[in-house]
Amino acid sequence: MRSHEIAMGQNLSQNRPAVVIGGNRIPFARANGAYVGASNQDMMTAALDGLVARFGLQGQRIGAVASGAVLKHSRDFNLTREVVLGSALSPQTPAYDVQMACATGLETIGSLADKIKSGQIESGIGGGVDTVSDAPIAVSDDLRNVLLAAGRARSLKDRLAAFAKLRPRDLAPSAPGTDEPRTGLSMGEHQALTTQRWEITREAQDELAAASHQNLAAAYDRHFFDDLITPYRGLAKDNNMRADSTVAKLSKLKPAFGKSLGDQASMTAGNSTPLTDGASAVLLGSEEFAAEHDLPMLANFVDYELAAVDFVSGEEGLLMAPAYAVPRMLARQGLTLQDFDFYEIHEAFAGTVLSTLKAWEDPEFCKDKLGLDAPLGSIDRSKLNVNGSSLAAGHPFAATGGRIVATLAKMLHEKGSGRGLISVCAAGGQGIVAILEAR
Ligand SMILES: CC(=O)SCCNC(=O)CCNC(=O)[C@H](O)C(C)(C)COP(=O)(O)OP(=O)(O)OC[C@H]1O[C@@H](n2cnc3c(N)ncnc32)[C@H](O)[C@@H]1OP(=O)(O)O
Repeated sequence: MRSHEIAMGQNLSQNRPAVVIGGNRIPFARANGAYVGASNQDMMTAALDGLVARFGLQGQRIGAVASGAVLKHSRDFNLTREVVLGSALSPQTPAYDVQMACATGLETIGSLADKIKSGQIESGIGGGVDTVSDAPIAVSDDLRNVLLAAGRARSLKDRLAAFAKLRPRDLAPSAPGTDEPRTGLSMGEHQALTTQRWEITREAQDELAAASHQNLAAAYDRHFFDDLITPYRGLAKDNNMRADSTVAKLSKLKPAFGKSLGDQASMTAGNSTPLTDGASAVLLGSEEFAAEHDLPMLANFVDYELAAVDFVSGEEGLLMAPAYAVPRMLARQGLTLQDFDFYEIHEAFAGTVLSTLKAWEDPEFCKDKLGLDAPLGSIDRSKLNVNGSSLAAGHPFAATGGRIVATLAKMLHEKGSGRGLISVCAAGGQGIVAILEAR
């Protein structure tokens, strides 16, 4: 009998490996394009079912499935459970949502890895989804109060009295944006300040963006994504990708953020992630689960760490939390920043990646902010986002963590040795980082 359940008497405090078996995503699509009409549920189910089909898990009960969406309709109170019920997995598979903005996908995978390491579950699927094209539009507080009062009314007279309180301006809808609620600044505007603080040039940002497109296109050309992506709604590739992207072309774009900085404004539509729709899913398991199901073991999910910064007071940049999380994780693992064969640093904006790298090289920042005797130092840039990242692929907020883990696990498996570092910044001044090791 195949059992995904914990064996009787198994030691729950064990620290066995959590193995990345493989991942699947749908191609990422620029918002308000190819995936208009698809909901979070539709897209996440497509990513999950693609994964289930790839690894022959139809009808199987998985230990837990976790995902989430940053932009979520109120009807999707447990989106992931609805996705599981609509998928080919056994309906006896427990499922839950996580909400940590752009850190969501990696947090689901990290928390499932912990459950596997402790012996609580044998298998787990993590990931995430987002669609800007199907963003929830909320009604105003006043309209909501009227609707709630009308719903409670016991007579037609009371209902009409509730509606009589409505004023035309109450009918204005409220659409979600990328503004931080506590500062009113968009993530792009926040990053523009950080980009200026770290004196990141326009050229350096455009170089990173061009490399992201070229690396992603090269990865498609060598069929790297053939077993990582399931075509969806007529798309076979991320449609934000521009294989012909060059610094010269990018240098012509007008600033999109930091306009108050005048000549200093350097962030454009080309070196910022586009608003994107998409979904991803990653299968994790114990070694026993993988062996029992004859599944590949690509990489161990070694460790992960969270950090948060005080961006509200202006003490730190909104998207700088990974700069703090990485040294804590390195210290725990007895590693240095240079002990990695690959670096997967989420390209929220080119300026985010470059500010983070510069902070790690800066003696003052490393001493004063990170409490280190010496700077973390530089990384070998030829190991950074070698198969493209969010600037080219796009960034459907909660889906990015799954894209990165699946990509890095495959890269490590192809290499056959070594380890990779993941760094993902998130709204709310949070960040999540992780280490994967080849098997
Ligand atoms: C934790 C985190 O991850 S934080 C990040 C969260 N994400 C965000 O905040 C999203 C940020 N991005 C955005 O808000 C939007 O994409 C913006 C504001 C930057 C740009 O929006 P838009 O102006 O609608 O972008 P659009 O796609 O039209 O591009 C503008 C122009 O740049 C051009 N362009 C964009 N990318 C490229 C490129 N790589 N190469 C050449 N040209 C490009 C477009 O073709 C377009 O040109 P056109 O005006 O001649 O048609």
